Amino acid sequence: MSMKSKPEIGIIMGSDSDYPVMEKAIEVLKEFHVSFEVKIVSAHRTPKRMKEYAESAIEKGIKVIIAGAGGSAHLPGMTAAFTTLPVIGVPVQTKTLKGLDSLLSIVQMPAGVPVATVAIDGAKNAALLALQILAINNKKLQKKLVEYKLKMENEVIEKDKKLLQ
Ligand SMILES: Nc1c(C(=O)O)ncn1[C@@H]1O[C@H](COP(=O)(O)O)[C@@H](O)[C@H]1O
Repeated sequence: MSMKSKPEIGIIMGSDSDYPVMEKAIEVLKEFHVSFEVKIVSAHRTPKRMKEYAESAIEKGIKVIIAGAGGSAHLPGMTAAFTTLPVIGVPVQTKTLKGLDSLLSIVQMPAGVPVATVAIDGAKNAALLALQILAINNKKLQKKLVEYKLKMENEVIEKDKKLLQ
């Protein structure tokens, strides 16, 4: 399984409560047979572990980090502060503020430390974006992404046909 080989994508999340959202990224990476690792890391609760993770990710062979967090979501930004790897932030929906808090925390990074922010609960797109970054130097993956888009297009055309029936 993809998780066993040397990970190319690192998925981190602030809490196990983020897992149902972040699972959508895992599903996509499995579908594409790209190796990844999953860890719970928190800028607030495990700051040393977060720094270690971010600083050692490149040496481990990780090429893109997907970081999901909710509420005061500092994890993606703080991870980006400690690495030059691209970091994709997933704002996780919250009960109190519906994830607007997470979104604004992740998206409003100061100039100099970018985080590519996807939609609230947009873990699926985070995985696809990570794959597109990897595909820059990977023709096989590029081909798979083209096939993915074609499949999506055909599904929409099928839905359109059904609607007209
Ligand atoms: N936003 C962060 C960070 C961080 O950014 O470092 N660490 C945990 N959390 C978030 O707190 C929420 C509630 O966590 P619990 O369910 O564990 O109380 C989660 O969405 C998590 O991502």
